[in-house]
Amino acid sequence: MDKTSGSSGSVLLNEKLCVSLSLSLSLPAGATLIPVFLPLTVLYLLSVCRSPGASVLQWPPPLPPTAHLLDPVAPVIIAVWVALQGFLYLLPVGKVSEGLVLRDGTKLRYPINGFSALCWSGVLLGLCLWLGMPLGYLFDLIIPLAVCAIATSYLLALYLYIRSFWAPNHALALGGNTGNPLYDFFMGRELNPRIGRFDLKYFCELRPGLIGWVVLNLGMLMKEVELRDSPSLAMLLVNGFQLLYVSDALWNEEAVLTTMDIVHDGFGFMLAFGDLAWVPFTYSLQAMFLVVHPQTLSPLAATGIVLLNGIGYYIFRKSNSQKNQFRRNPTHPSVANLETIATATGKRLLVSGWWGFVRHPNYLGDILMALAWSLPCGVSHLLPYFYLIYFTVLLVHREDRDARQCRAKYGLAWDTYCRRVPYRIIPYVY
Ligand SMILES: NC(=O)C1=CN([C@@H]2O[C@H](COP(=O)(O)OP(=O)(O)OC[C@H]3O[C@@H](n4cnc5c(N)ncnc54)[C@H](OP(=O)(O)O)[C@@H]3O)[C@@H](O)[C@H]2O)C=CC1
Ligand SMILES: CC(C)CCC[C@@H](C)[C@H]1CC=C2C3=C(CC[C@@]21C)[C@@]1(C)CC[C@H](O)C(C)(C)[C@@H]1CC3
Repeated sequence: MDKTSGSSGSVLLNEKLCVSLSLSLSLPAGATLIPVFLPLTVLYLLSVCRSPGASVLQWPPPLPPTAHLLDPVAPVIIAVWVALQGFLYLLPVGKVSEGLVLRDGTKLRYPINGFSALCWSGVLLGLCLWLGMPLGYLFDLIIPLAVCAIATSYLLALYLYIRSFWAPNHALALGGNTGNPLYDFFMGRELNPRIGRFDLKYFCELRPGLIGWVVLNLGMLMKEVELRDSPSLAMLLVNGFQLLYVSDALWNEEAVLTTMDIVHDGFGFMLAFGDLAWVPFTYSLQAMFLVVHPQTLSPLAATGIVLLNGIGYYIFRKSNSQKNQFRRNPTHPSVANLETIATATGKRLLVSGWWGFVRHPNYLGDILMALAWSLPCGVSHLLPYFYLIYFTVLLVHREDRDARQCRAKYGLAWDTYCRRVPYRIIPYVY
C-alpha cells in the first residue's frame, strides 16, 4: 500500500476512474433494494443459525417473532460500546500518521492506536468477567443487538448524507456524487467526514465492528461454557483464529489508510452498515453456530485446520507486508532484489516474490483462512460456510475493480504484468 505515491494527480485520476466505474455499474435499483435486503439477510442468518435445523433452505424461514426483535438492554450495550471505542480512539497514545494527498493538496492525520484500543477492551472485558458479568447473555441478545446496530447504521448514513451537502466540492467522493439520492445515500457522498479531528469512516472501519466481532465470539464461548461447562476445541479454534485476524488488522492499522475504502469510497450506507452490522453479526456466525450445534474435532482434524489457518495467515501477512514495504521504500534490503517492471507513472510493479506468484496473493491467504474458520463447524451444514462464500464473491469483485483501476493507471505495463503473472488469485485455477 503506497504511502509515498500520493500525488494529487494520481489521486485525481483514481477518483475519476472511480466515478466512471461506479456510474457504469449504475445501480439505482440495487441501491434501493440492497439497504432493505442486506439487513434482512443479517436477521435471517442469525435466526437460522440459532434454529435446531440451521438449514438456510428451510421453508418457511425461521424469522424471529417481532416481540423478539427489541430489548431495552440492547441499545444501552451498543451505546456504551461505541462510546468506549470513541474514547479509546481519542486517547493520545501511539503515533499519528498522515493519509494520502487529498484533491485540495492537503493530507489528513490519523491516530494509530487501534491495537491499544483492542488491548484496553480486552482488559475491561476481563474485568467484567471477573466481576461475574454473564457475557454469554450476548448469545440470547444477539437479534436485538443486530437490530440496534442496523438502526445505528441507518441513522449514521442519514446523518452522513445530510451533512455532505455542507461539504466543499473537493471533499466529495466522485463515485457517490451522482445526483441520484438513493444511489448517493448508498455509496456515500463525502470522502472523509470528520467531527473535529474524529474521522468517522476510519473509526468505523476498524473499531466498534471489528473489535465487537471478537467480543461477540467471546460471548458465544462463554455461552458454551454455561451450557456445557467448558469450551469445545472447535470454539477455541474459531475464537483464536479470528482474534488473530482482528489483532493483525489493528497491529497493521496504518496500512488501512491506503485501502480503496479509505482513499476512494465515500462514507455512506454500504460502509456504515458493513462496518457496524455486517462484520460483527455475520462474521461471528461460526461461533454462534457452535453454541447450538456442538462439534467434536479429532486432534488430527484440529491439527490440519490449524495448519491451514497458519498457511493462509502466512501468505496473507507476508504478501501484504512485502507490498507495503516495497511501496514505502523499494530500496529496503527485503525487497531490493525482487524483479520489477517500470510503469509510465514512475512507480514499479513487482513481478517476482509473492506478487509474481499470483496477482492477489493476499486474497488467496485470506480465502484459505476463511476456509479454516468454517471447517471446525463440520461439513453437515452450509451456514458456517456463509462467510467463505460471501467473502470469495467480495474478493473476486474487488479484484476485478482493482484490476480495472490498475489498467487505467499503468496501461501497457499492467498488461505486461498480467502476461507475466497470468493467475489472479488461485494458481492454475483463477
Ligand atoms: N475480511 C474482509 O472482510 C476483507 C479483507 N480484505 C483484505 O484486505 C487486504 C487489502 O486488500 P485491498 O485493499 O483490496 O487491496 P490490495 O492490498 O491487494 O492492494 C491492491 C493495490 O496494490 C498495488 N499492486 C497491485 N499489484 C502490484 C504489484 N505487482 N506490485 C506492486 N503493487 C501492486 C496496486 O496499487 P498501487 O500500485 O497504486 O500501489 C493495487 O491497486 C487483503 O488482504 C484483503 O484480503 C479486503 C476486503 C474485505
Ligand atoms: C455490506 C456489504 C455486503 C459488504 C460491505 C463490505 C465491508 C464489510 C468490507 C469492505 C472492506 C472491508 C475491509 C475490512 C473489513 C470488511 C470491510 C469493511 C478489513 C478491516 C478486515 C481486516 C483486514 O485485515 C483489513 C485489511 C484491515 C480489511 C480492510 C477492508
